[in-house]
Amino acid sequence: MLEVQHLTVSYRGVSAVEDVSFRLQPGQLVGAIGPNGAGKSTMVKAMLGLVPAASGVVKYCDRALKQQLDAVAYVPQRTQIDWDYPVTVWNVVMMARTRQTGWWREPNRQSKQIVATAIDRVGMWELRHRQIGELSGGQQQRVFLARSLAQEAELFFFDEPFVGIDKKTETIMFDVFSELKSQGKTLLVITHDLATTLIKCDRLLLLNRQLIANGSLKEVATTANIQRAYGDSVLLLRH
Ligand SMILES: Nc1ncnc2c1ncn2[C@@H]1O[C@H](COP(=O)(O)OP(=O)(O)OP(=O)(O)O)[C@@H](O)[C@H]1O
Repeated sequence: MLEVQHLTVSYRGVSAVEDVSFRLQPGQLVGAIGPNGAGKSTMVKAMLGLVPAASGVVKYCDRALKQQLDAVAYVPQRTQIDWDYPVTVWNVVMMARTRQTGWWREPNRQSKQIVATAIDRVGMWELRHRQIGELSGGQQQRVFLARSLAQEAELFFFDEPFVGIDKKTETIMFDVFSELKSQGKTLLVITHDLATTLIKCDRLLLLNRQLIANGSLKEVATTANIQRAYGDSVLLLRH
């Protein structure tokens, strides 16, 4: 189980994440939702130690998550990736095996097999020698999905994976999420694509700096919670 306790993160004295606590159970897909700037990305980065937390504890199986980052596959927002970097699909996915192989050694047969399976699973086998900059948004997202699979992690964090993707990618992505769930993996997906994601998530975290609600869709999507997170403007849309 992953446990976040009282996580607070500030940028130059202004808090982006305030006293957030929750638990993630294995075998569940959890959606982190909330308006732009709500602190969703910051929360995940702080959980991984990529930005410093002002306070709080993040534990996986009762040990600090930062001490066991090999257990986490993290796919950042597409805008944070340098798509001009000259690297092929195959090599991006192979990066997931660095821990097993080392930077300098030729990957072993097992790693090659795992990478091939992951690339094939996301429907990118034919394009495995392509440069990542030459792919569509959906294909790029699938490459990073494959990389997360090749890492053979226990926890999967995806930041806005549905932005700029096609229907085929969306289907593959949710199929893969289901498989990972049935293998007992823990999945946290940041999204503002409410329509598709809401129904497919087992639980939701509704954030706006603070954690406003945590539970099933029915528990989270109350008028009071939505108003607290998004303000009055979103209620107008409902009418
Ligand atoms: N590196 C940074 N330095 C200073 N402020 C930052 C930094 N990163 C994020 N912020 C600010 O922290 C707040 C939370 O941003 P964050 O990106 O975590 O929110 P988000 O919910 O992921 O939003 P979005 O969906 O727009 O990415 C915002 O006000 C943002 O401007």
